[in-house]
Amino acid sequence: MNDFRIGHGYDVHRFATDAAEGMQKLGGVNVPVKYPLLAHSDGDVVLHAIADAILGALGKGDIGEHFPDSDDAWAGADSAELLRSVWAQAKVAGYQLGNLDVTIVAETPKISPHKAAMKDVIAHVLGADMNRINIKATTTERLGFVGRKEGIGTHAVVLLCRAQ
Ligand SMILES: Nc1ccn([C@@H]2O[C@H](COP(=O)(O)O)[C@@H](O)[C@H]2O)c(=O)n1
Ligand SMILES: C[C@@]1(CO)OP(=O)(O)OP(=O)(O)OC[C@H]1O
Repeated sequence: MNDFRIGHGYDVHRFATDAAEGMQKLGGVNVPVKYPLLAHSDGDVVLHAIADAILGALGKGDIGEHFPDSDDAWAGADSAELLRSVWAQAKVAGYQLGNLDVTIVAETPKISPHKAAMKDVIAHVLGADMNRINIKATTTERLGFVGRKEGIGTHAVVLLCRAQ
């Protein structure tokens, strides 16, 4: 008999429109952007949503509880390290990744050229096969805050399983 746990994560970060063009970590990958994302950490909205989905599946709250943005320890933090720390909790509890499905909601930047690299990083952090991870991207057809290029959102759904 297997024990299955499902979790959903959602995160949004706004573009720092007063900052210079440069690189933004998304899904653990450096992606060229017109504006970086405003955040306490490196602002990797994709990895934050994944971490929240895993915490949801484990019934362990959200990343803000584990890595408060009032704590200088997480200022400029590498979100891959935050995800690694969250995943360690899943491993200790005996869970493996069933599958992970991610939807990045962004008018810009174009995500498709970076999907394979993102999957590679995420699979590595989660110690999982790449075929258990899917990354999608969509615009909002110029509607809403994403459509106005004010920020990026990401949804993540995860299934964890362990033998009982
Ligand atoms: N930031 C994005 C947004 C979308 N894509 C890719 O384009 C396809 C079409 O997007 P729609 O919003 O018109 O559905 C989408 O399926 C993605 O493959 C992207 O790479 N980056
Ligand atoms: C990642 C953390 C780290 O302090 O801060 P931010 O990078 O601001 O990201 P957010 O998703 O707003 O909050 C979660 C925090 O844990």
